[in-house]
Amino acid sequence: MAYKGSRDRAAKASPARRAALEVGAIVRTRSAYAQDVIAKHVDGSSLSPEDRAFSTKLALGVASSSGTLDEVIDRCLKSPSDIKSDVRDALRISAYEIMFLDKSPHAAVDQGVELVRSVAPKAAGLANAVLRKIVAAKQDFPFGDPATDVAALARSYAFPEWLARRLVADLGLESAVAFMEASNEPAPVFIAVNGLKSSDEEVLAAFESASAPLRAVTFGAYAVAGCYRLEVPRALQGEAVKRLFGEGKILVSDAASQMVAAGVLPKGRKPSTFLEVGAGRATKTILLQSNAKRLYGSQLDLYTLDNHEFKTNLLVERAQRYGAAVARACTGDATDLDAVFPDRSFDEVFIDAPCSGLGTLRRHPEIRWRITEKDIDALAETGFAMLVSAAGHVAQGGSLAYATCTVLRQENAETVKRFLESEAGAAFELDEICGNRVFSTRLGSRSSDAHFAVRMVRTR
Ligand SMILES: C[S@@+](CC[C@H](N)C(=O)[O-])C[C@H]1O[C@@H](n2cnc3c(N)ncnc32)[C@H](O)[C@@H]1O
Repeated sequence: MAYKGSRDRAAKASPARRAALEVGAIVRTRSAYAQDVIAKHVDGSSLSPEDRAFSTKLALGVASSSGTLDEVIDRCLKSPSDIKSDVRDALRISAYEIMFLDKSPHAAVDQGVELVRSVAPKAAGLANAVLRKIVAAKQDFPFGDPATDVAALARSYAFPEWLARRLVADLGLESAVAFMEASNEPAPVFIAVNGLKSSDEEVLAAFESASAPLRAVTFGAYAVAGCYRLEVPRALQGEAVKRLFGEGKILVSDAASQMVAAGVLPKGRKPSTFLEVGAGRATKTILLQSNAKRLYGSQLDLYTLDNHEFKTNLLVERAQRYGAAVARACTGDATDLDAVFPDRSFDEVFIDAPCSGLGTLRRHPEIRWRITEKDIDALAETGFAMLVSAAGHVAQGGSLAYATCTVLRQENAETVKRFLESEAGAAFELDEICGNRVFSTRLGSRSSDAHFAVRMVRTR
């Protein structure tokens, strides 16, 4: 038989696959991000560098394609609902290898059988039969013509059909395909030099000495101050580079995030007070202050707000470590700013809005299978409510900035348009950001993530 999956052929599943199985199970049971679980369970493991790389590839691949893999697996099962979750986790790994990696199907089937055996010994026979059917089904994948059938197009890039339809409607077919393709590529690593604690010269020299030169990042004519692409990601493990992290001199942050943090700062005038809404764990807080120091020579009088207390606590700790001053770190609901800051306005309010995060799929591949159309409606509604609530807290002549890391129109341009057409938004006009009326980046090979941002000035 072609794919025996017997104990004599493969005594045990390989360490890389077992690690990927563990990651998949944790991601599923705890609704965790695969990247975070990999950082904890794979990066710090005793696996060889090759096994770590393969395990990471499998774990991220399965996270990004789980829905499509389940559809394929279910097509090959008599009663899909009878399959236990841990058996499905193991089948997904082999199905991913068979459907999306150019690997030998023999090895994938044998290893898949052993993986299933490791969690449910009695299911090994079933695994063998299912995986062999999957090898046969690959011939017909994506079960339709992607040129004429959106469901097949979605399957071929491992996207949910509703999302592929939405992307095609919002971006146009060509850009939607480019977006889906780029979303399945590895994410580049970008470094931000913390201008509060270091200089570009010091950081460049440290990476140079680690034989990992940094490349300055530009968006069109715009150079992003202190933003560099790391061409050799393993340099992050070097001692000199670890020291820079330990001393708060650099942080990892996507280039578009860095561009937004620079772009929301008004040129030529330092805001007297600045409120950052949706401040999370302080990444933009640090970038904002680092950019303020570069641009104005001193930090902002910065207030932050998030609705999660644990994030506010982390923000305070992290901002301190990176030397970023925070006048007051608040926890509260940004859709009701009157309750958090009664009778108080700011020279600038920046909303880093909660969004679907679809522009970051290379880093958080599982998002596409977790997010629903209802979530998109709710997120757009929250973004709009935050804008309306913030409008009353922007001083005359001050500005209101709004940013997301998604590409969907409903969360981006439509929310901003709805705000500008509302009673609260009538006092605002779009102003320039990063040389344009709207800042938006698209995914491409080695590009930044896809972000969106606008800045509006209060004219009356
Ligand atoms: C895009 S994330 C922020 C990322 C963060 N600025 C950073 O740079 O790491 C959006 C943040 O908005 C917060 N958030 C969501 N709903 C909120 C609300 N109603 N009021 C205040 N913050 C909210 C979330 O907790 C989340 O931290």
